[in-house]
Amino acid sequence: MKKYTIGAVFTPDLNKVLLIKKTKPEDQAGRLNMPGGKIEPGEGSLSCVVREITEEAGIHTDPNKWIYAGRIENAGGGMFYVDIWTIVIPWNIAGNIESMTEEKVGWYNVWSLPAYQCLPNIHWLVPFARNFHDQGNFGTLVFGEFKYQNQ
Ligand SMILES: Nc1nc2c([nH]c(=O)n2[C@@H]2O[C@H](COP(=O)(O)OP(=O)(O)OP(=O)(O)O)[C@@H](O)[C@H]2O)c(=O)[nH]1
Repeated sequence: MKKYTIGAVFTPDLNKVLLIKKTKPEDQAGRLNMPGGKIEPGEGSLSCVVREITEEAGIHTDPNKWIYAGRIENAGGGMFYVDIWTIVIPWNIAGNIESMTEEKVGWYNVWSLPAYQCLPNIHWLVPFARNFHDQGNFGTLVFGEFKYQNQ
């Protein structure tokens, strides 16, 4: 079973989300995804997302501020899952993002995500994750469990 995390990182106004231009795996190359990566043996899911954001965007996030939003998994079971985490970071930290690998990170307007450049499920993962922080408008927290059908 392969285990991954992705992190939906927002600015305090909830208007911008941190995305990364992937160079790998092949089916993601050239497209925008959230930062994240593989959970290492013995590592917790939260520790993984905190580490990946540091490794990919050069910023330290407070582990206590992350919210677990849900999981994407293969419907057949056993192949992989992706834990979805989300956080709002202060402006002074948001201003310090830096691409740490060949995969460039940047802030993207949540209201005009570039349609063809994003991985398809980014288009619903971003508003889904954003909703966790937008309690003024939507009130309730929702938790997700999403399954891919086997081909
Ligand atoms: N948005 C989205 N991201 C996904 C899906 N499946 C999946 O593996 N990912 C993410 O895609 C990324 C795969 O990138 P990667 O191949 O560079 O990850 P890795 O673990 O090998 O790299 P690492 O060296 O950073 O740990 C991971 O961040 C993983 O969380 C999905 O269905 N939707």
